Amino acid sequence: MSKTIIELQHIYKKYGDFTALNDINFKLNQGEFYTLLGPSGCGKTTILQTIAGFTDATSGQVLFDGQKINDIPASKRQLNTVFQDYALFPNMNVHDNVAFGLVLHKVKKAEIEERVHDALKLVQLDQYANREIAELSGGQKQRIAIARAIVNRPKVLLLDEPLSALDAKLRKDMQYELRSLQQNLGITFLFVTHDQEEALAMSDQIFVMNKGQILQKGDPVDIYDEPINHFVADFIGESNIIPGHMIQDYEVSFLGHTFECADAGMRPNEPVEVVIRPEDLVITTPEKGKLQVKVSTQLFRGDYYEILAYDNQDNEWLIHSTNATKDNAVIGLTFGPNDMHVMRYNETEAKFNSRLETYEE
Ligand SMILES: Nc1ncnc2c1ncn2[C@@H]1O[C@H](COP(=O)(O)OP(=O)(O)OP(=O)(O)O)[C@@H](O)[C@H]1O
Repeated sequence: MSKTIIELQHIYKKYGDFTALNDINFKLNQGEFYTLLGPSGCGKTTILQTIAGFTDATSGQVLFDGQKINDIPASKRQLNTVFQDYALFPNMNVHDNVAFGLVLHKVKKAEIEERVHDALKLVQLDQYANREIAELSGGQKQRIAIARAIVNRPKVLLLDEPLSALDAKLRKDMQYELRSLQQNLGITFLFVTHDQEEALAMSDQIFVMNKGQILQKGDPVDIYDEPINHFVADFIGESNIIPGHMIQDYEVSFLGHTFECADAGMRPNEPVEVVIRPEDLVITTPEKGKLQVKVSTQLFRGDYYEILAYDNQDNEWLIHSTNATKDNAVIGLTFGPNDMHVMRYNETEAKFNSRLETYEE
């Protein structure tokens, strides 16, 4: 098991009556890529700022390498932050921006030159040392901000929506670059985004947040396939979420039919919600379908059609299909036991008990 480098224990942050962070607990291991994912205002930046030392928690402990660091100033913490707006110094060239922290720490000139060169090489901008910041593209500025952070050789890099200012294509390229940079450097990344695709693509572990709490922690496949509640299922990718009830282990009922499923451990008759991802539904004839739905509209998405349909109880169904269908057509849908994920209904509002994190190994 890798070593824990950062640990948050019972972190609360209050602004007057408003609770921005509500009992945050987690551990970050050395060398892994973690993402805080959640909607705007859920507290992601506040967590980064608490770890970085730019804001004080109202209560709770921040540990770095096993030592409490709540009272250690930001500049003395062995971590660096990459901000959304890059925060580069516009009046200094690329070299001086990257060298800034080293000069401040009075590192010897020869070492500064070597480390700046290495950092720029890592972000593939070693030819740009003498460029002015104004002469760089958005993606290049982003890389310089990363070079400036990694030149200090931090054990942990905090990244606050670092790709949000980039266009879609560049953003994708940078996702690959950041991921491989993290793997090459072997340092811990804590990355903030509200973009679920970005989180799924890049992370070893994701913390899904809402309203100042961590609702679920897991690797991207777990989070996608086994969302703990309605919020997570809805937030992570597109899903059909249908109310129903459990008959017994491995048997669930919804829309008046009983289906074999892969879930167990709930009470007979317990109200549940069933999640089926749009790409797991297969269109067939109405007679062969396990369910019948009526097509409302469809959109061509390039490599698939996104079809919107309704069942006879007016539940909305989203279906991804490589074949087009016709508006107003009645179609059949099939799906297997493993294409359904059954969630307890009363967990809809429940949160992942992040307190358990503290004791988890
Ligand atoms: N100085 C402050 N005073 C009062 N409320 C604040 C302050 N800073 C943050 N908040 C509130 O705390 C909550 C969490 O803010 P935070 O910036 O951490 O959210 P976020 O998840 O990073 O959002 P975004 O994705 O929009 O950046 C928000 O509701 C915000 O309005």
